[in-house]
Amino acid sequence: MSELHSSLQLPVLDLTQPIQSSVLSSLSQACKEWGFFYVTNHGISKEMFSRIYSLSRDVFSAPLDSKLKLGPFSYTPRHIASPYFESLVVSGPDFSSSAKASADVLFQEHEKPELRLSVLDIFYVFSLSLLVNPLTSLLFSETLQEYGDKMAELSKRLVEILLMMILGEETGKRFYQNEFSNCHGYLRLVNYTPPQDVEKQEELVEGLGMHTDMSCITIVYQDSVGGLQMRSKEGNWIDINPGDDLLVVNIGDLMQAWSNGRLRSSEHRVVLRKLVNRVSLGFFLCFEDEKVILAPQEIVGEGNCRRYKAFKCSEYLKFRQSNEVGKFERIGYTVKDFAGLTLPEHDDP
Ligand SMILES: O=C(O)CCC(=O)C(=O)O
Ligand SMILES: [Fe+2]
Repeated sequence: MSELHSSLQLPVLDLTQPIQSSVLSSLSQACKEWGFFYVTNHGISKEMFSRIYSLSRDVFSAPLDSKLKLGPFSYTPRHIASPYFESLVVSGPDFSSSAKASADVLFQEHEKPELRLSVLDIFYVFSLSLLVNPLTSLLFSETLQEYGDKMAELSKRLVEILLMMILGEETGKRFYQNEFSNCHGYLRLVNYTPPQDVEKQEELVEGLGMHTDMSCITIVYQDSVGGLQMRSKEGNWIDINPGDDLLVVNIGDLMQAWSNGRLRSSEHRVVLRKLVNRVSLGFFLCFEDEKVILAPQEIVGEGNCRRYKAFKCSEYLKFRQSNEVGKFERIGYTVKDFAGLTLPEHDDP
């Protein structure tokens, strides 16, 4: 595997512009080749991102004890995915109650009055905690609901565009209705803390190792620090740079299988090059658990080979999760290993 680093001009899908055929063709090329593109004018304000940024600081600065109380499905502590990665999952479609359940634990626990305080201090801290904590909790749950709703809407629009791109408008819409309308999404807020020792800082530090996403599509907001990289078919690491008002969209394993490999779910990772914390917020759009994923004949096309056998979505998630190493998604545990069919040699993409 080559470690060559380079940058790449990925297409930027502007949602305020009409989707012309030239746009669709560069999008189609990018999805086939890279599995990544950008979206702009997506309707999410800068103010919303800075609110999330500051709330995420509050969330992750809660004491470890409180964070661990959330349980492994919500909170992933450092040293699981990597020594520098911790994350909080907020599940949809009721993002606000999922966020509130976590925030109530995180924000209440660490501002309790200490025993050595005077009665007046206790009264002051207590009234402050009644006032401040529920407010932080409320702001967190409302912000994440608003963001989650926007992401759900945006992901729906993007899937419609992708289906239109590979199937044409009418067939694309029909498949969206029949196959994607029960999709659901969840959010993952990630805090990367770079290593403090100088020796480590001189090496290439992976904040999150190489993996593919188990989603249909993923929409990522990354702050200005950068460090997200995707792996090309040739094995080169390519920077996916942050940009003003840009969200990153990448194709996940479920969509790769459903599209018979026409949309690529590529390996990616996060490297930490700077001595500052990095925050990202991913939205993962997934099929419902019971969904049987099988590329429609319209996508496979006459005379072409089917690349994946039919599989139940939950079975694939179980396959990935039951594998300790594969959990945080090291390579060798992707949908190709799970459901890929052996193809004639010349037919491999
Ligand atoms: O932090 C990022 O920019 C991307 C994280 C990611 O790839 C993931 O959570 O699946
Ligand atoms: Fe990812």
